[in-house]
Amino acid sequence: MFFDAEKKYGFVVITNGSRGEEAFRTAVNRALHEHFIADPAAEPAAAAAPVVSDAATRAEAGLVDIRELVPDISQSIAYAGSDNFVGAPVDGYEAPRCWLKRDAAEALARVDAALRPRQLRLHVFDCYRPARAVAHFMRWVEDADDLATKATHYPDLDKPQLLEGYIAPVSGHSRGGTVDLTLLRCDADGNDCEPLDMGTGFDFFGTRANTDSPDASPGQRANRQLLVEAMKDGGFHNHPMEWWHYTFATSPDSAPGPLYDVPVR
Ligand SMILES: C[C@@H](N)C(=O)N[C@H](C)C(=O)O
Ligand SMILES: [Zn+2]
Repeated sequence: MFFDAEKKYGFVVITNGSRGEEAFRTAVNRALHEHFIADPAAEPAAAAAPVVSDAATRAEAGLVDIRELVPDISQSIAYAGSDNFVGAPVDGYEAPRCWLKRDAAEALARVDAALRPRQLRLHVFDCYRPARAVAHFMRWVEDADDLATKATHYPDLDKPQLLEGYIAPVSGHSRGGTVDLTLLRCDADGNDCEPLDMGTGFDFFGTRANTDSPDASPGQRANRQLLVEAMKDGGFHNHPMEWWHYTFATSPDSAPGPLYDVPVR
């Protein structure tokens, strides 16, 4: 459901909750959101209706577990547990794993390898996100009574505002080429790693999370830029509203692939 209070219109898409109808609902919400609410200039390539693949397994979707490439990558997959903005395990996350399309996974492995000699490492929060997880996010946004995580995750915004760039009704994560992550600094042996201070926690939705936020301290901005540069060298570009969100792109005009709805297990 979306409602634009200023322009005084809204719309609701009701489904029976089945996978097919939820995917349709996600696509309709995306199209309506982009047409009526989002700034079309912000995401010009997103006008076409997204396609949900009928792949039923990780292999069919061409997704690989990052731990096949980097067995000791640091990760805490937030949506597989309850410590996230929904406050509960999210649909489609049956195990805390990071799956990505092979090209993105290989690029991420190269970024992590390039950081290690500098006593830095990546720490991953989310990778491929099943379409049903995004549908869960949308139901959570629409539930105006559930404010359990507001103080921690969106103290300065109302839930509908989260759809204005902080939570996507159709997410690049569902295409398998997007990752949420931060940086760790480790000792000379690669142990005792600590997260760098980025100024907010993961999934803090508000302007302080914007990568170039003037409210971040010089040290926090420098840490964010360290991540931007490391990821850029690997072919990933940052979403300017969230310092942790990166999408892999081989070329700026490459066609986006389909969405996937294979559960992470
Ligand atoms: C929800 C947050 N972690 C995120 O990934 N936001 C972007 C905009 C998305 O949902 O794709
Ligand atoms: Zn993200």
